[in-house]
Amino acid sequence: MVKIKTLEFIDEKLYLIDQRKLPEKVEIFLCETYKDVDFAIKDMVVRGAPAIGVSGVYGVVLGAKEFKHLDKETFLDKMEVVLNILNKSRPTAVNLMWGITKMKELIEKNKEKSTEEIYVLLKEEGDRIKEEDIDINRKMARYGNTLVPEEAIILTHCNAGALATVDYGTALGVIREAHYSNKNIFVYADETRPRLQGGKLTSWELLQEGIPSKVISDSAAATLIRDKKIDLILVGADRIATNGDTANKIGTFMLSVVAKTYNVPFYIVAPTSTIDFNIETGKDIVIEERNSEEITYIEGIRVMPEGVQVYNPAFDVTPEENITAIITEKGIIRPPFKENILKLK
Ligand SMILES: CSC[C@@H](O)[C@@H](O)C(=O)COP(=O)(O)O
Repeated sequence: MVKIKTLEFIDEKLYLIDQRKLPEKVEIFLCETYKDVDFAIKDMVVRGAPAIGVSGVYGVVLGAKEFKHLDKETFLDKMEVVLNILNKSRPTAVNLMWGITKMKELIEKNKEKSTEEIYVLLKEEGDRIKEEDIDINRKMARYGNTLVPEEAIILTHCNAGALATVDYGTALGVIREAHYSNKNIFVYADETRPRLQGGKLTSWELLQEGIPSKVISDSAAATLIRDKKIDLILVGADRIATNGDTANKIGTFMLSVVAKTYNVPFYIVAPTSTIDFNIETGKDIVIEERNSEEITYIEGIRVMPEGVQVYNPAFDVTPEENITAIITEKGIIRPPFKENILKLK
């Protein structure tokens, strides 16, 4: 079963698998301060919406550890800074803001208590959110598996696996569940340019567990879909608007267009913490733009001419009309999305 520990909080330290080094090396990145966590999220030591959310939460715990010896007023001021910094470490995955808001509310509710007591409460909340994430992934996997035929070829994009969560995964959680319930499945994993989360991370997870799979270049997906070689598509999400528009890794939108053209079911797998109830449509989702080196370099080697101009959005928005259903821990949400998503609030 799943052997990958994406993150662990032990002895007041956050241990992350360094996803920048995979699959060549399995190294641990140690976070002893909230600034380490801010760096780890920004630099994608840890990535994937739910994993970022839980790491951010533990970042707040580390902030409280650092400042709990201060007087209450200074502690609360410092925590405000910690919350703001972590909240901004990456902009698109709303799970981060969801987690930080939970910690902020907890501090607010308990601000009359001692700094030590607040620290303990934050730590307990962090542990609870971490455990809950595993439980949520298992629930989504079970719901999602009801949509997977006994024999199926599945296409996935980016990494929505154990590495993108605390354990098991969202889209890859459904794939695991189907595999372990003895369904005869085969997975195509888009390599996912420019950072290759599919080629490096999804393939690594699938190989470790012996789930039959092949990596394809992103541009091969359309041909497979047209040629009826794909039965369903499962992807994760970084932010879902209340009308169902969904931000996910760049390239997801393109897949959804092809899937719609050829009537292939296109499923989003995401916890309800990925729904942003404050926004109505995908137009309000902030899309992270990352540095040009992610495109112009491959493994430290420049592959494009010096001085080339680059546009590098890390996510795109799939319009709700291209989505067949959204699989959450509370059940499978189908159109009309707006009506059905609001019921989850
Ligand atoms: C469960 S993960 C869903 C998404 O977070 C995932 O598909 C994705 O887009 C991750 O992007 P990343 O930039 O690697 O953090």
